[in-house]
Amino acid sequence: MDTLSEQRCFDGLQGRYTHTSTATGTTMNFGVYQPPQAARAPVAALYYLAGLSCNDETFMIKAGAQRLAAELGLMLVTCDTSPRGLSLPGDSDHWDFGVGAGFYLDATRAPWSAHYRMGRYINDELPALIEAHFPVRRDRRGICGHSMGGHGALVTALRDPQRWHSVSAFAPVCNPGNAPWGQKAFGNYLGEDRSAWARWDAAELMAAQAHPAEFLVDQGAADKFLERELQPQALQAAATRSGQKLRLRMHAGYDHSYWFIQSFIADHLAHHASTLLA
Ligand SMILES: N[C@@H](CCC(=O)N[C@@H](CSC=O)C(=O)NCC(=O)O)C(=O)O
Repeated sequence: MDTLSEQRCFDGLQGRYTHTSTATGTTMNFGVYQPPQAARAPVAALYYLAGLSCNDETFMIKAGAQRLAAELGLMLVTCDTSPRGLSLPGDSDHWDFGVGAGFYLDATRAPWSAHYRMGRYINDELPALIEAHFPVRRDRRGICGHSMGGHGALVTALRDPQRWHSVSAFAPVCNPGNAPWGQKAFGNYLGEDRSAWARWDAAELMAAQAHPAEFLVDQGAADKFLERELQPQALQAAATRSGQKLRLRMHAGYDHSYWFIQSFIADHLAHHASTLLA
């Protein structure tokens, strides 16, 4: 692991780092905000997954989360949205597929299957790396994300509920098997077998099995992607079916941007703190 940058922030430390990932076979950058409390004892970590066309820096720069993370004593961890630098055929032709659009799953279809293994990267490799190099508790992990990354957070927690103790999402893609972004990604990364899609689809996973924690999901009612791509009603229906505790909040006038995330990030950090710091 190498350090790209480190800066003082709210008496803690904002860092950007790089390492070679065994999951993706590429260099991956990630961000860590260490709150001041981490200088004294291990703290709980909240992982954040960004959306399409973003990278490991987007949330750290735009969400305004560090001040409250410093108050609460939460470490923040961000990662990239896909492997980079591969030049696979078609990986940079569209902003919603390939580079910047890994969908946090493990691809099974060539050529993606050799590198687009973001599922195991997020669930296994990145936490192991963080826990080996930073003062962080191994028994308290939260996960949050936005849009494609909101979906990634829901799916990661639903697939491995013992590992992820608190969960939230901003404007997540809820049922990618029934939405254009998801169909494009799943068709290319996983092939045409819909039963394989269901193992990476938040609504399908939630309908089958509830996670023990209550999920917080915020959605802007003026989000241009709401009806076509995000479909929160599918998540609500899945929660009703399995008994998943779900606090789904619609916010009049808010769009899909980081202005929306910035407006509600405090609620999300408090939501995670209520479980991770209990
Ligand atoms: N380039 C696209 C817009 C891309 C976009 O809106 N990305 C979202 C995530 S979308 C779902 O995963 C995002 O978070 N962007 C970063 C930001 O700062 O807003 C287009 O042309 O529409």
